[in-house]
Amino acid sequence: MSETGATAILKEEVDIVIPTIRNLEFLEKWRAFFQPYHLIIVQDGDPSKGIKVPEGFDYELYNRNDINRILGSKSHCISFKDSACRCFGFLLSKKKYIFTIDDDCFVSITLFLRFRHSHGMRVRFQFYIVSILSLLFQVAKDPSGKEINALEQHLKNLLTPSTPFFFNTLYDPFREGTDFVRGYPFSLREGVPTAASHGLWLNIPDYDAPTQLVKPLERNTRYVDAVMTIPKGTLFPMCGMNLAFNRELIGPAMYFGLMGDGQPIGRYEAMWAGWCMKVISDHLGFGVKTGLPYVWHSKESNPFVNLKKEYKGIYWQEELIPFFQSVSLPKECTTAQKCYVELSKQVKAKLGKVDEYFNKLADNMVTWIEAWEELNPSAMAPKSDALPNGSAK
Ligand SMILES: O=c1ccn([C@@H]2O[C@H](COP(=O)(O)OP(=O)(O)O[C@H]3O[C@@H](CO)[C@H](O)[C@H]3O)[C@@H](O)[C@H]2O)c(=O)[nH]1
Ligand SMILES: [Mn+2]
Repeated sequence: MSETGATAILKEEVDIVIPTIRNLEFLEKWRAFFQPYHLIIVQDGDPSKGIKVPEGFDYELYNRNDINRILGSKSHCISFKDSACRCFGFLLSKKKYIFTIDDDCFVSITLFLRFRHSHGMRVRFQFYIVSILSLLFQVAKDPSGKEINALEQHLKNLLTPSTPFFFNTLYDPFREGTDFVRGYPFSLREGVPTAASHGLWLNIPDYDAPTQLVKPLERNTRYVDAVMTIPKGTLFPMCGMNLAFNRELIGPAMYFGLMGDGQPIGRYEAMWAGWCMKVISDHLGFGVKTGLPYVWHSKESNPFVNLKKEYKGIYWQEELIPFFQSVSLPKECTTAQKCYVELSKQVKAKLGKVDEYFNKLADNMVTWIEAWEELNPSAMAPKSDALPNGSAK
């Protein structure tokens, strides 16, 4: 039980991974929820720069020198000068669950957003109240008086099954106060293991640079009280700023690729990982959820800088999406590692002609798995009771 009485569920089975180029005062706003948990901080950029971590947290801090020392000749697979470096923390962790969050994300404020719905106050005026409060306090209580705990919501999402094969129109049937609707096949109501929980953001939405440029003042004030499973066979643009996953089921697929310094692309790290993770989850019979929890995303990054990082991704993705939609993995691929190595072969065969970058990326996907197996020797056996599609029971 933390100081505020918040329960720290599964605290021995969770690592919180934070990529950073800043001091970590933001942790003060999360102290009530994060203090019982172990943090893995991945410091990007200049390793000689000191990073201040508030007192009282249990953490490991790794900079680029540590990455080079620990991974040796494999360290080239970890990006430099891009939030993609966070996946080094996924590699090092020995825990079952990972929650990764950016250092400009705070506890979301839903009290006034729900108030707005019930009292019809003018949206814009409401949002200014919420913005001022969020800047002042950053911690909110929902109408039931409980503080909003994003990590707890992610763990609830991961601990309850997903329903990728048939859409439930009341959304997540495993949440309190809801269920499967009439007509939902009983043969599918057991659901499947949940591999990932994708949270969302109030205030600054995760828009690409062109959208940021044409809508510079747009803020997300819409708090949708829903968690839903992304249907099997459907891809989605994963964002890494408020994300949790089951490391034993899908960790090896959570490689955030080659981004940032020395690379032709940036800010596509989580999307790349999300596409790989989703096709592998579909193949292994796992589910992926999106929706609650929200975090309050506070920093607007520079759209012109972002455009320079993103522009190749904006046209490459028109070829990447059809590739991922056509991916088929053989039934011998019974673990995330095996799926990922097979996927790297298909990336090289089919995307190498889009740009030489994808040949390099495919090679680094293999290096990532080699590093994963070197640092996680016990991770070789299949972790799921899910059988690949078409396998005999
Ligand atoms: O070179 C870098 C830059 C940043 N970081 C750390 O990564 C996260 C995100 O950084 P920031 O909030 O400044 O960037 P955004 O444009 O808001 O978000 C982008 O990052 C990804 C989401 O995680 C996605 O590409 C965009 O949404 C912070 O913790 C920075 O400290 C870094 O490690 N290295
Ligand atoms: Mn940010």
